[in-house]
Amino acid sequence: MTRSETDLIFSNKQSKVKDFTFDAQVVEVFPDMISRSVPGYNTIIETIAQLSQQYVSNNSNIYDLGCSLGAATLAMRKAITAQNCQIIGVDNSTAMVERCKMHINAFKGETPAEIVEGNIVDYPIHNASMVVLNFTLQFIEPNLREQVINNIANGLLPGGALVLSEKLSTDDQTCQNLLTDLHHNFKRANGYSDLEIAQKRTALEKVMLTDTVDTQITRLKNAGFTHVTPWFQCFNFYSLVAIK
Ligand SMILES: Nc1ncnc2c1ncn2[C@@H]1O[C@H](C[S@+](CC[C@H]([NH3+])C(=O)[O-])CC(=O)[O-])[C@@H](O)[C@H]1O
Ligand SMILES: O=C(O)C(=O)Cc1ccccc1
Repeated sequence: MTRSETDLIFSNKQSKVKDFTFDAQVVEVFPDMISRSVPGYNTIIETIAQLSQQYVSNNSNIYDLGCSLGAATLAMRKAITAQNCQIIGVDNSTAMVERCKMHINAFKGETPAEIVEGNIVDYPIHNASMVVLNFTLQFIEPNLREQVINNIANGLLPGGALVLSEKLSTDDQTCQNLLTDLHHNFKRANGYSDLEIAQKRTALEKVMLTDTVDTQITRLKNAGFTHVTPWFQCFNFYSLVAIK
């Protein structure tokens, strides 16, 4: 991803912290924000590329749902060796889509990539060999998550793969506090102040409702995925792969 501004969005004390949205202000700092906030983000992007090499089949579609600035799309486009494929990146933030298109057009690649402004809750998925939900499902209203996963399972070809990365929670309050503390230490080590950490937490409270690992695995199995396994965990950040 190209250079970006430093994330200072939550650095000044706000009298009332507004709910987090993916607006133009977030777009400006997004690469810096995500790499300083999500442990293992680069490893996850690299592994998505590796999985695309393995799972993408000739004459199929690849979907990057909640593509933001297209980091996963770009990484997959470089890695895919299958022929006659198309990547479709979908995001419902106008500001993200606009900037994402600029990023995608700045790099040439064999596999065509189309970036679309759309809602992943009702986006049609067809003839897919790979689908990526990299930290997107967590922003979908919980009662719509099953529909999103079922829609993906139905649109995937047999043997196709879904990569689902999420911040997750655990019902064990002691473990939950331990993982949250470790994540906050990670953010502090990356230069965020206690005020920034606290205000962002408040901004995310109503818009990012985390599931447990068990909920995710059960939802994937119920949707018809045959093989499901977490392949990455750092603190409360996970990535799972599910094969149809
Ligand atoms: N209903 C929706 N429909 C479409 N997009 C949505 C919806 N709700 C939220 N989004 C979009 O999902 C993205 C989540 S960020 C993904 C990072 C990326 N995957 C990456 O690999 O860099 C994760 C994060 O910032 O933690 C944002 O761009 C939202 O606009
Ligand atoms: O920053 C956090 O605390 C997070 O949980 C991750 C995140 C990263 C980027 C946008 C929204 C949430």
